[in-house]
Amino acid sequence: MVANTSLWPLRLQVKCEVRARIPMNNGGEIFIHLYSNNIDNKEHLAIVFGELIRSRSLDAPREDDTEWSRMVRGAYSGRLYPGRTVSSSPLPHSDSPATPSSSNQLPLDSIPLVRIHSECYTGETAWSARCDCGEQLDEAARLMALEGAGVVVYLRQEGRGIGLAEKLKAYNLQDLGNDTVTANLLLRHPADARSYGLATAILQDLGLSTIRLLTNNPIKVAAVEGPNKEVKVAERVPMVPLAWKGLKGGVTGKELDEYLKTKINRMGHLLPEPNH
Ligand SMILES: Nc1nc2c(ncn2[C@@H]2O[C@H](COP(=O)(O)OP(=O)(O)OP(=O)(O)O)[C@@H](O)[C@H]2O)c(=O)[nH]1
Repeated sequence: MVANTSLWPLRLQVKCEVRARIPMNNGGEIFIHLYSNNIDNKEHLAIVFGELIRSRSLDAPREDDTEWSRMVRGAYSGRLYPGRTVSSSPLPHSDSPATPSSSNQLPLDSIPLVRIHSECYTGETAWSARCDCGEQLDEAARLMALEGAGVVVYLRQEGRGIGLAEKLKAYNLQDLGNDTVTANLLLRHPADARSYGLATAILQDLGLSTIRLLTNNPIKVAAVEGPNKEVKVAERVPMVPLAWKGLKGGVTGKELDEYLKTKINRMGHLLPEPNH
């Protein structure tokens, strides 16, 4: 079974292929969901905090399902432990902590935090100080861990959708004196080539019809809601760079300040500039 959303003119289908529990250093846990879809061949992800947000397409019975295949793809309730044989209603086991069953849901009055994050190899893996992507991913995760619930939808839209190779060319054009928008345009790309229909479909698959969205980007808010308000953004939560809040541990530098100022001045981002 797949989650269908009719985001005209596209008919998006997403299916959660596999899910796994990932313990973290701080004692918390996240669940990585890997999605397939009928729009591109990329592996988009949902990083889910807490056990109460579940994928409908993952849990739905599939042709040729067995107890074993359900456990291997992550469609089980409770915890896996050596020797477990059934995917649902785990029998009490001395080594397995008591956990909620798959029938549990988020309380109605809790609106989960969501971050729609676009892939950024340079910021997340190579610790680039040209952007705040790595910091934003960390900060979103920190806030969701504090609340015990939330989702980072991790879209494989590197370089605002132009891909890593083109983004690296854009960086060279930036060093030649162009801002991040002009650099894209000089390469004959749009300033922002991303779309968010898959994010909307993933949120629907996770049963999230109302969210609080971590972003400064007004286009992202409107786009993720979908043409028929398939998802409602009840609140936009700003992502202010740590350095702009006078806090330590964030990205700093001339390149970052120019990148953020261009987002404010040319892309309409809702981010108050620092007073310094
Ligand atoms: N083309 C291009 N892409 C960049 C540049 N710097 C970062 N990116 C990409 O921009 C994307 C980051 O976007 P997001 O973190 O979703 O940020 P946003 O849409 O600008 O808005 P926020 O939600 O407020 O963070 C990632 O795909 C990065 O790879 C750049 O200079 N040029």
